[in-house]
Amino acid sequence: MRRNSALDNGTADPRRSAVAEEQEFLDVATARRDRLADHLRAELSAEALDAVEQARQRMIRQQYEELRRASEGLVFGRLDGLDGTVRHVGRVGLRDDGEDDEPLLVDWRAPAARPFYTATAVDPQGQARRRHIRTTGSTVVGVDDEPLDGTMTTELVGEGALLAALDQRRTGHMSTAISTLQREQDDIIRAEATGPLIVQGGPGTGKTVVALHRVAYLLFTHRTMADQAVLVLGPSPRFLEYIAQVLPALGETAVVSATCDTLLANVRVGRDESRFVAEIKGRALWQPALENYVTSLLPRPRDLKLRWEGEFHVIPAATVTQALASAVQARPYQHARTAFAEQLHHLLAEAVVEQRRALMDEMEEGFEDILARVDKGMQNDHHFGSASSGSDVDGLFSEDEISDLRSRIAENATIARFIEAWWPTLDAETLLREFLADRTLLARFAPRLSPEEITAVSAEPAPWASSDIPLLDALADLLGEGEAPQPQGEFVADHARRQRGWVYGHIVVDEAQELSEMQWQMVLRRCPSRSITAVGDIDQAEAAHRHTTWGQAVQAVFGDRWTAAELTICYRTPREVMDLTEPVLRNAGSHNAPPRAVRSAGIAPWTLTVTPAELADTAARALRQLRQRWQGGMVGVIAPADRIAELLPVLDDVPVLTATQSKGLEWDATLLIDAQGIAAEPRGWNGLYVALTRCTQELGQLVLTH
Ligand SMILES: Nc1ncnc2c1ncn2[C@@H]1O[C@H](COP(=O)(O)OP(=O)(O)OP(=O)(O)O)[C@@H](O)[C@H]1O
Repeated sequence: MRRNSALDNGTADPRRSAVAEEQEFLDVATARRDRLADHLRAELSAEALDAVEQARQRMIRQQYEELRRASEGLVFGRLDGLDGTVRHVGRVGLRDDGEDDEPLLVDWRAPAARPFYTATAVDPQGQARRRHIRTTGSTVVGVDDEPLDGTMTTELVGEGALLAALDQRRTGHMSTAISTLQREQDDIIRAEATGPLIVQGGPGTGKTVVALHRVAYLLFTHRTMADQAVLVLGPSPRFLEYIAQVLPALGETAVVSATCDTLLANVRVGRDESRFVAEIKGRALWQPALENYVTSLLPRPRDLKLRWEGEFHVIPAATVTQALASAVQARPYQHARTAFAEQLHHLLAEAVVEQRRALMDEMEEGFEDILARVDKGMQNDHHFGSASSGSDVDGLFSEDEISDLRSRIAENATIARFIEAWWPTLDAETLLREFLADRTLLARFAPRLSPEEITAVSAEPAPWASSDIPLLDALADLLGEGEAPQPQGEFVADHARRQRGWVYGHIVVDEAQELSEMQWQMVLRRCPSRSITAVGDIDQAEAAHRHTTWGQAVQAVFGDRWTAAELTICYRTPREVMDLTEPVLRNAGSHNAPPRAVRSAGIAPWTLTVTPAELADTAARALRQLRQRWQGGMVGVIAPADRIAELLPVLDDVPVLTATQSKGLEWDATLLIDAQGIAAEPRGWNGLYVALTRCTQELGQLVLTH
């Protein structure tokens, strides 16, 4: 923090001098960043000889990467305090060379940066002015000043910078928004992460922006979260690709991104499925059904007769019952099996020792009998002295011998086969296939399913569908599959990605309205602490489940213990287009109003009416024109699922997607084909709401005459 030298300095062109002043500051900050980066790089060249040094090197590499990536927009903001102090805000925090406690540049995630996003004229938080600094590479190209004294009132923070960002051509990849985050977004980004937070927001309100910046904020604020990694769940691989650059650009690497379909490292979805079956398999009832099914597979206690070195040994049913009960205690099937096997090895060793002891006792008795007779004879013929009266055959097995016996039992293949026959190891994929195909099992363990639903589920073909993944996950968890050790030097995110049972420090779910109850279970299983942020729009829900409120969607996993937040302003879609969405939302059965659009593009949405025969040619022509108008940007086409095949060959080089596939994506212009056809699809009005709201500038529609 420094004293203010720029405010009211009386120069002829204050704006130009402000640019020059900020350029000077940017040069200083850039030089400092470069020096720090060089220093860290030099440290990285040293060889790491032990685990401690390797961990330190990983930390340094992370810091180095963060600094290296922070070239674009290194400094983007400035706060001038009422007390005359100046604080610059940037992508990373930087300290001066000296030991000064005040940072040269405040990290955007630090508490000191907060007023940059939230100070208002009503609540200036000690600030006199907020300045947005616009840069291109290492050059300052402009500043936007916002006095916080009430002379300028706008609901937006840094309106000029925000509108400039929103007006930019789309690149097909989401970018960071740290310099223009808005108040309601910042509140959510910095909210406590101690329980589930569910953020409802209409299209374009910045839910994805908030979710990703929240990850960066949490990892910065809670450093230990990086040890467990953060999971980001998105609706499709295309969406994950769209957001892929945001977190690395924010310096975060301890993040795993996936869809619900790709969460299990070794399982792939191999087919589409009907909505009817998808809805059934998404219901919460499968969790208890699978739990009860796995419990039914536990072995029943009985006398266990085992053979060891030619002798039979019986472990009585009562002992087996006890061993079973202590092995099973809240453990998954496979772990209980391992615990029981260990106990059985122990019990068998005891039985062997016991039997030997009994045998030796018998032999000893017999031996003493013989000795007594021999003694008697000797007394008669006086050949031996009386010192050798009796023998003590004690200490039959030493501790070491018993332990060796146990090891031999544990390694013995016949014993292992015996246990396997009585308590088989199970594989989740095989077991689920058998379970789902067996009507009797389904009726017994999922009694709430109707006969018609059971028939539909049991008739599904073999490859896994999307709705099978959460069932497989639940089953694998109940069985307790083996854990993969973390190889030395492997990054935590890579390890977490491979390991089914990994527990994350935080989970972010985007397009959360699409998750079925069983998919929510999958999320909870990976984050029992419930440090979860879910963002979504219940009005955009298209999945097969029947939820129309967040309460219904998460009741089965969180009950009533979750916090709600809301985003209300639409940044993406221009006013002209948002005006079309109200009736669509009503037809979707929603009682909500569409979010308020923050800007107008000045381009009226247009429609062309075409016959089905003209469709392909007209679409190709319309697309050409749009692409010409939005050169350097992106155009996307959205059409009903049954029209995609016909359109693909004539529409090159652009995404041609269904409404569902377009979720979360955006372009400068959208060519929307056959809105009625989209509305006629299952949950089609919700789909149309999604489709209409993908453009940042222009919407063109081809309406079909049927
Ligand atoms: N504060 C901001 N500064 C700059 N751009 C922003 C800001 N908030 C949102 N945006 C931009 O608005 C667009 C929409 O944001 P985002 O995709 O996060 O919205 P969303 O609520 O997830 O939308 P949808 O639900 O329709 O997919 C994006 O281009 C995003 O970069």
